[in-house]
Amino acid sequence: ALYPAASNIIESGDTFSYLSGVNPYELHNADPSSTYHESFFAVAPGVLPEFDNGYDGFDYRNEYSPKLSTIFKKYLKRPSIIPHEDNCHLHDDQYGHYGHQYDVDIGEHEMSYAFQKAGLKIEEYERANQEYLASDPRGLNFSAYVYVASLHSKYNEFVTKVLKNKKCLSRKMIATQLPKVKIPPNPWKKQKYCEMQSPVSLTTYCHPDEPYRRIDGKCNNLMNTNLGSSFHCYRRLLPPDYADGIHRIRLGVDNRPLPSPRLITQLLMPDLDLNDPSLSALHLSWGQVVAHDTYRTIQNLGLAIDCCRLVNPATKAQAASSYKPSHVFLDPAGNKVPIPHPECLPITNFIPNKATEMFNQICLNTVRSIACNTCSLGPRNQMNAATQLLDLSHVYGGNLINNSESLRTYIGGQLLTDFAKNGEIRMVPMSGKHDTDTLDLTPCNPPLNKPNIGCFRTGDGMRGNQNPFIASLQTLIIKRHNHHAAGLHLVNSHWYDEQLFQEARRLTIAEIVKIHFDEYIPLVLGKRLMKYFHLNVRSHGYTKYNPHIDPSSIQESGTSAMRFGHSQTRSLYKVIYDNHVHKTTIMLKDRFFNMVEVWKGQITPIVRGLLAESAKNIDPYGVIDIKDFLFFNPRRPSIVDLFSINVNRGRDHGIPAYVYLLQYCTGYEVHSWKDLEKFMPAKKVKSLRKVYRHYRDIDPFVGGLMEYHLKGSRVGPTFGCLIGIQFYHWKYGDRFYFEHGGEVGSFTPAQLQEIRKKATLANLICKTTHMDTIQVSPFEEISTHNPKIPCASQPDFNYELWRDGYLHK
Ligand code: HEM
Repeated sequence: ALYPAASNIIESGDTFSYLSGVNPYELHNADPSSTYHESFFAVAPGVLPEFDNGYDGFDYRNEYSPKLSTIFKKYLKRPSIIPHEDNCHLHDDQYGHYGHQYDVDIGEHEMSYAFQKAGLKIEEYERANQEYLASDPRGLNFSAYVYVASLHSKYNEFVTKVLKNKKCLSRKMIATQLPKVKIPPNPWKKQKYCEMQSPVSLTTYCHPDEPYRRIDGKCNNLMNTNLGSSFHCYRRLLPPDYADGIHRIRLGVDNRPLPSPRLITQLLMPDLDLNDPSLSALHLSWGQVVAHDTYRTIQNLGLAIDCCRLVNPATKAQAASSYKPSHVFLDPAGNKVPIPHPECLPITNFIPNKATEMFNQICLNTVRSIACNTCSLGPRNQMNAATQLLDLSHVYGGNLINNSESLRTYIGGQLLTDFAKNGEIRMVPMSGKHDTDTLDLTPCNPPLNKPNIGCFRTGDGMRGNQNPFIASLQTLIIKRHNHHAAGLHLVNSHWYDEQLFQEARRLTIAEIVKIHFDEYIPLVLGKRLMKYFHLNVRSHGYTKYNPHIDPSSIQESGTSAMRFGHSQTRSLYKVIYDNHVHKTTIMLKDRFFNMVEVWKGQITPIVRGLLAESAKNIDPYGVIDIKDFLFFNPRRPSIVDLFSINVNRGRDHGIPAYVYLLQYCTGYEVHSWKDLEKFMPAKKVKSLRKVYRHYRDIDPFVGGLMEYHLKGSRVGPTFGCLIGIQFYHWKYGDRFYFEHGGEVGSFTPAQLQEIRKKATLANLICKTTHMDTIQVSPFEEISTHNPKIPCASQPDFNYELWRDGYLHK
């Protein structure tokens, strides 16, 4: 085949197909010592696979390229067999009694019948919500806006279900055809909520000359003004795999429930703390800066549902006396487990260990994510509360409704800060209604003996307090914003607060995004994938924005590949005080929503500790702090397991099994367990076989972490591809990405060169902490190639380049 030379398209953000040009047999002779000799992307040196439109800009709800359909036909053609709910079980490529292969034909009466029936169902569903709230009022503080939106989407799910039964629609029909069916006006079709699905904003006018990003991410793409904005649906690469084609979690190939997520992680992903000595722990914590900026999935009633209270011995007697709901969950062994809310997805059927025995738990709580209202029929999608762009929305407030104002001083463009007792700058403690995070009702977790040490007001609500490391990094970013605002004010004394705020925000976002692309992600993907996806920061010149690229966060990446950081997470962290001699060690499990060090202003000691220690390997292992003690709160002790939640979340969001993502990424179709040995060690395949009944059942988070790493990379082909695609879209689909030229918000050539030269992690840390020295590449271990340098040598930004007259060319 003739491939276009890389130089023709480099940095232009053109669309390309991800499916072609792969020779999987190159992998067969790979070095089995965990790294491939030959990257599967090695089509030919310096060239890229053929272009086509099979992948980019494609909307999974409306359009399927023939290439993609070869992947999903395997899972979508399976009949849905939900006992007592389906009137008809279609097989293979049947398309239903009435429907035409390409079109579903629904009469007016049938449609109005479906809406009427769904109306009754939604009343029942809403009653279930209210009953739950009456028995456990914690969820009453949940965001009314998101709650109502989720009811709207539930209504459309009910309509879909009625039509499915009435017309015997196959899963493929539901996924590919039903979303295109025009639905009549109905009480649930409110414009306000239809906005979530619509690519074009129905309410916001976008001014093309506005040089700054909006806080909510709207107006980034001037043709499709909602692309990338917060409180919108995620984007999918492949249609979802739900058991009923609508929202129920997928079943195994044999139509039986999949193995318990915790059994999988217990047997296949043991608690091994193997370090990657070449990476610092700062690299792992920085992963949360990326993740929290771009994904924020909300769970029903803000997680304030205890799905296990009718099952776990400790809560059972108490809960059962006050509340007897009729919902059940079919656990992996086929037992009916009583659940208190229809959106529960508890984890049961695992091997008891010390931790679960200690708290007498046979069930672990997991609540399903909020559905995104789609104002159309078809399968469920989920909502992203964060702006989907790399724009520091978790710092500036785009992840919460109307939160950003409460984070600013409105003087000199500054963000609000506070002082700790030791005089250090910290974030502002939470207080009052502005600080209430109505999307995540997880409580703050002060030390038992110091109940006054609270949590902080952040652009990400409670999540900014999830652990002291992410809270510290957010603090550094806030401090940096304030430096920039002050520096800009010096050269532009006539600028008012708003201009100073927006210019400082623009510069801070550019600086952090430069660090993401130049320092953080290359250490995950490696040189070849960085080049393949055109992710390298250029040494000079501009890159080009492509309005045909959708910058949205991608389901398949957010639920599996981008969670690689969970395997990097350590158990023990050092806090190293200013004399470098005095150190303490803290356990992650004791610091969830516990801000004691941050409260005391010990941000420099925390960062110093992150720099001095290594991250854990990216591998299929995890530490008990997140596998047994996630969000451990001594006031309400219970076991939460992040690895099994990751598995469950993939199923909750309808993510197809691992082999389909592998096929999407490499073009390689797995036909047997043996085939998997091309991508992962035979020992791993053997262990997978012990837990999964079929290779087409393997969950993406599990399969992806088991893959051999690609040469020069810290991830395998599937995660490498999903991460690469995601960053590619965040870069070329973002009109305000800092290197893009010719846009109203572009930096001048001189400003851009200044950012390229001075926006480094070392500089950021030196300017925002009290460190004396730092290694040149702070994400990597100290070595002769990565020596320590004095912070005093780090240059300041030359704000003169921002003096009025230089602005926006
Ligand atoms: C202290 C370390 C960390 C903890 C305690 C933690 C905890 C969590 C939790 C509780 C969730 C929500 C899980 C769910 O309900 O589905 C989550 C989601 C996620 N995490 Fe982590 N995480 C950590 C580090 C990281 C790192 C380093 C990365 C990336 C490199 C990462 C990437 C993600 C992503 C992409 C999501 C999905 C977010 C969403 O959909 O809202 N995490 N994490």
